[in-house]
Amino acid sequence: MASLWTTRNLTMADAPNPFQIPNITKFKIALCQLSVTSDKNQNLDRASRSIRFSVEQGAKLIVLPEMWNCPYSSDYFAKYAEDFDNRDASPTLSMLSEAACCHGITIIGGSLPEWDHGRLYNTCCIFGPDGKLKAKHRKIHLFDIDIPGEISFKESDTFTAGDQPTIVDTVGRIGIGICHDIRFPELAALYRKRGVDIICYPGAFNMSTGELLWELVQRARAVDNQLFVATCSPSRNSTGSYTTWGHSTLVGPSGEIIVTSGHEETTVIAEIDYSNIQLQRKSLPLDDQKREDIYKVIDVHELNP
Ligand SMILES: NC(=O)CCC(=O)C(=O)O
Repeated sequence: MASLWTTRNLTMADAPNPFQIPNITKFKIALCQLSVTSDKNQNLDRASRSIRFSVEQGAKLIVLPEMWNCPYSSDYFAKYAEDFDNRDASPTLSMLSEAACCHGITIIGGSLPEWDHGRLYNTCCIFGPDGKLKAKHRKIHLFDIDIPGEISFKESDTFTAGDQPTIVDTVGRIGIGICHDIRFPELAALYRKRGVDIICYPGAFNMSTGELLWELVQRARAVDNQLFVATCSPSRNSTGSYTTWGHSTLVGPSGEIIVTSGHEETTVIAEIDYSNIQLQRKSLPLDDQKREDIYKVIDVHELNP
């Protein structure tokens, strides 16, 4: 079947398409926590099987992990990268487009290394139920970390940072972030202001920060903004240079964990009910209680000119 993906970067104001599901409130989401190897074809097969399984379980929205077609390592990103504008050179996008179209579902395609005019990006592609590329999100906050004796990683050595938030309208209004993007509450607050129902963060937290922070930041983004947060990680593989934490999770609008996984390969299915967002906001109207008048950060020079 011919792929239906387009190359236009549709981020904020995508027009509704005929496949948009109107006023959907309840549906199933799947988080495909995939095992990632250095064999790209095998990674694609695994993802394809997990998507099919999710569809059989009734999922309408499917989330894949950060860097699922490629090991999470600076040595691999360029080798595994695909040029999204060249259909023949992008087997991963073709597979995602066909899967979305065949099954009539929305796929938040995790993230992949993307080549564009000599630059590499860590990019999430979102396909609608018609198989078209609705948007792509390039990771905005690159992950640079150096904890001596524990972990040292510098995404900015290989990737260029994206510079746009990404919202798509399919099964509700969805905001996208990639892994380290979750640490920045400003991005989630912006999505909240723009009416997002769920923020999906494909991610690959590590063993040093994962235990303490992975769940904490997901619940914080959800509870601060009274919306759903979904994360999807690769499963743990201790043989590579970077060991991922795993634990793909869905959090509800009051900060409650609806479902979570361990670190092994698995497909997590859960039901989302968007009416819980309104319930939560009605019983605790944080937006009305906000005091924007006193939050302005005042530069010390304004106080002491
Ligand atoms: N891939 C990433 O962005 C990892 C982010 C992470 O582990 C963190 O602590 O932040």
